[in-house]
Amino acid sequence: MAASQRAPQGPRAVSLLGGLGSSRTGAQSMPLRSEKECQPCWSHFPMGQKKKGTFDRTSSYLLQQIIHRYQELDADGEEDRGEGEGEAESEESSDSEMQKLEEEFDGVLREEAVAAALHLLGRSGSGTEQVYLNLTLAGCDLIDISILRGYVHLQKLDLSVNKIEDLSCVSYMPYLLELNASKNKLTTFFNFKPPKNLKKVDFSYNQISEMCDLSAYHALTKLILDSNDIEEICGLEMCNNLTYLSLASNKITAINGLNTLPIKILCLSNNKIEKITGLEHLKALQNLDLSHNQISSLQGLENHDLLEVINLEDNKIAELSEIEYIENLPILRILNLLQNPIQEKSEYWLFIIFVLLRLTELDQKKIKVEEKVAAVNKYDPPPEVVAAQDHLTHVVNSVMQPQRIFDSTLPSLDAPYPMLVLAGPEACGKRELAHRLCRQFSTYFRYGACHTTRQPYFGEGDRVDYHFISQEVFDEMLNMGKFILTFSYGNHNYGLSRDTVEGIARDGLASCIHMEIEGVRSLKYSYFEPRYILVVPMNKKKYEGYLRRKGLFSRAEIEFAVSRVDLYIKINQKFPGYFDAVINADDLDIAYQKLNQLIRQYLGLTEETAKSLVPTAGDEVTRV
Ligand SMILES: Nc1ncnc2c1ncn2[C@@H]1O[C@H](COP(=O)(O)OP(=O)(O)OP(=O)(O)O)[C@@H](O)[C@H]1O
Repeated sequence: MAASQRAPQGPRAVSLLGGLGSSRTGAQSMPLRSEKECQPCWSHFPMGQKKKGTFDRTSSYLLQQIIHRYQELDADGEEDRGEGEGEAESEESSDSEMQKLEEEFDGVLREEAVAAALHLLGRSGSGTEQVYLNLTLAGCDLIDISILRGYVHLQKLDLSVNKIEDLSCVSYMPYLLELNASKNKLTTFFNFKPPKNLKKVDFSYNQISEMCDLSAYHALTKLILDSNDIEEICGLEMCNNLTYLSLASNKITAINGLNTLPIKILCLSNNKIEKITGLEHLKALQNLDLSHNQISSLQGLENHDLLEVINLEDNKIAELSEIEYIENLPILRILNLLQNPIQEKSEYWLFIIFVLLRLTELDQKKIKVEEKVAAVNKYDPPPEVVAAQDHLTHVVNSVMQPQRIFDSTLPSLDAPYPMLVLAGPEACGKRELAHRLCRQFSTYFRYGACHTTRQPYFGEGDRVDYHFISQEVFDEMLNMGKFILTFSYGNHNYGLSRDTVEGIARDGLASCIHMEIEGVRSLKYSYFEPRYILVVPMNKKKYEGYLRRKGLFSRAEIEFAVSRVDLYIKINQKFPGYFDAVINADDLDIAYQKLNQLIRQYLGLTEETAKSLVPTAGDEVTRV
């Protein structure tokens, strides 16, 4: 080991400090100073008169040389100069000294400079000595650093911004943990014997064109190779501790060679990558920068459960459907798609926010809560939003029509337009219950057939189950303010028309209608005051089986219908009284008994009277 890396022993070091500049004796015998003492001796330098430009562009190494030289000059000149005359002269002489040194400097690192740049005292690797652990020689115009072979105890070495081509001296630093050799003239890759615990290496801004086998560098955790000429990622297979890899601004065309490395941060910006491949096994990936490439698809990003940040700025992603590949990333928070054609899509902003609801930042802008609410209301509005919008539409449309007075025959003033609404998920049996009820209590109820744009199923009758109409007719009715409420389900429109309810009321009857929760919500905004009965299958498996056996619905439709069972149950639990009664629809006969009983209660009828209401063939409908 070079003597100069050893820590100074007590007062000796301090006493030798004054002689630093003049000591040109052998580097090995160069005494070391404490960390504080390693700072250049500014007190000897005429700081008030320094020329800013001159000093800022001067490398620290040269500066140190000048300081030392100045100290020499200062010492020599003190005797000769009188007071007051020295300052102008000293400025001139220091400038010319500096210029001279700049011209003279041969790029060879010498021991005095090393001594001045060593810092951080600590225990040597073997633990037996007190040594300097860190050496910073950034921006010193160095070419030849072979002298560093003697500094075996170094743990942190900063050689950035020099002109170094050869790093073989690192072979003699078995304890080195961090090496910064960025902004040099390296063309070779790791041309030294691997220090056992080398963890962080920065070789950015060099002229390296090839990566080679790094299997001896097991301890490597961070490798920065930005701004080189690398075309292929390779040689990292055995770097089992590598968590940070940056290869920005190279010539990489494909991502490979990363296998199952534990990389958390990967930067490959400014390359020539067209496809996201080779990331499948990077299960620890958290932050991915692929900006400024030529990527047109997000395929390859799925299944990265820890991915939090994706930067894809300035690529070629064009389609909104690409977002599907990242929609299931559970903790994705930050996404940058600036300068991609996808940004030009009219729905871009809200759509991305909706699909990736967990995002907190998109295109370098924080996402506001209001934007998330707007996105959900647009793409998956909750029933209350659907209902509110629906109600507003119909009120506006109806107000815009010539007003007329409804001449319905009302059963009583307290119950205008008496209505019974059976609510529940699709094909839960509510329609059948409604028909049965209207048949038995035909003197009280009539089935209120809604309008729909869907085609009739086998056995369904026009006006019996629905008024089957075209989309054009539906739209016209809507614009004419004919509907009390409308609802869109499975790409079809449904609507309850004012004339339907009015017509039934005019005959002195109550309408019995079935609908989904959105319809209920919309109706609740209106002046109608129906009784609402929730008809819901409690046994989801049985319900699902029933839907499947019906053979009318796709898998997705069945899943959707079944998923709404929970929605109904939740609303019923959360808002007691929202429905006037709840009927289990698992068994339709039992469900009907319950309904029958409820209706009798509502109408104040005994069981006997209710039975006698069941029409026999040829019976006329009894009016109330
Ligand atoms: N005007 C409306 N407002 C809200 N929902 C409606 C309206 N008309 C029909 N629906 C509901 O839309 C859903 C789809 O209707 P569809 O005719 O396909 O089902 P269905 O077989 O009649 O269902 P069910 O037998 O349970 O009544 C059903 O749950 C139905 O009750």
